[in-house]
Amino acid sequence: MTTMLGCQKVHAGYAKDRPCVRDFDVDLAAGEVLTLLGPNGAGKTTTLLTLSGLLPSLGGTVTVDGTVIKAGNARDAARAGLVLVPDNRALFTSLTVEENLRLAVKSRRAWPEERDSVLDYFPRLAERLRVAAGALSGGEQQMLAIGRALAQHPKVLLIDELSMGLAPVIVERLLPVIRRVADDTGTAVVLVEQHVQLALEIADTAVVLRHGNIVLEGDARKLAAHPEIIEDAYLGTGEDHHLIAGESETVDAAP
Ligand SMILES: Nc1ncnc2c1ncn2[C@@H]1O[C@H](COP(=O)(O)OP(=O)(O)OP(=O)(O)O)[C@@H](O)[C@H]1O
Repeated sequence: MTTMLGCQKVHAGYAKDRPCVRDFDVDLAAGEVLTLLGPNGAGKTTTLLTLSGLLPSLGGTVTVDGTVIKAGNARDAARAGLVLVPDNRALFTSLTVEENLRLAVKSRRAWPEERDSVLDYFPRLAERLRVAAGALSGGEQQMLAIGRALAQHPKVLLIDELSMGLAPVIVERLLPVIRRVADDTGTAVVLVEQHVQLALEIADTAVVLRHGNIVLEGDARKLAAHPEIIEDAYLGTGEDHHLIAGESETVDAAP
């Protein structure tokens, strides 16, 4: 099994001596979708920013397809194939859909093919190519943000709050596309999502962060069938569990 994203003992935060995420250990195989869950302030965004080199690392190692990323170096992370779709989508709002996509494609010759491949995932964008990104609906903007990321051929795609500001019905349409991308391309995906049940339906694995610690990890389908375990993990009530992927029983978490 190829480890596409490896995180070993990653510490993340905004002050050297006060990490707000500790010992983040996660391995993702090619084509694996992991949903990173947790209550507000748990450290999900901080983790994604750190993995993508946009925040200085406070410790630990991140690898993409076996290549160690220079800590806190966004350019190195991007070169290795790690692409972040931030929660604000970071589009060029005065540029058209086509221009936004064009900027993400490195080779001029490859452009038509790359554009068509993005439009295959998001046919709606084909009707909006000449519209300014700022004039798109929230759902269309998210399609464009993800499409732009796909045009960079990520080995690892980090998506922060795909559903931010979107109606659940739009989220229900977008999430299966993420699944399809992972299956088609082998891209490993880390998906931060507030719509827990919807995310668990398309993910392979799930991790719950609380106060910066992993308090639950396991098989997404099994966790989808046990919402009470997820609830406990969010609230810190009852025992923390680690639901081990591939096993049927839950076991108490390591301290
Ligand atoms: N720029 C910042 N400077 C200092 N502390 C920050 C900064 N951004 C976030 N934090 C703190 O880091 C911790 C983790 O925040 P983070 O945004 O990563 O959580 P989250 O799980 O993504 O939350 P949410 O679901 O609300 O987006 C919180 O205590 C937060 O207050």
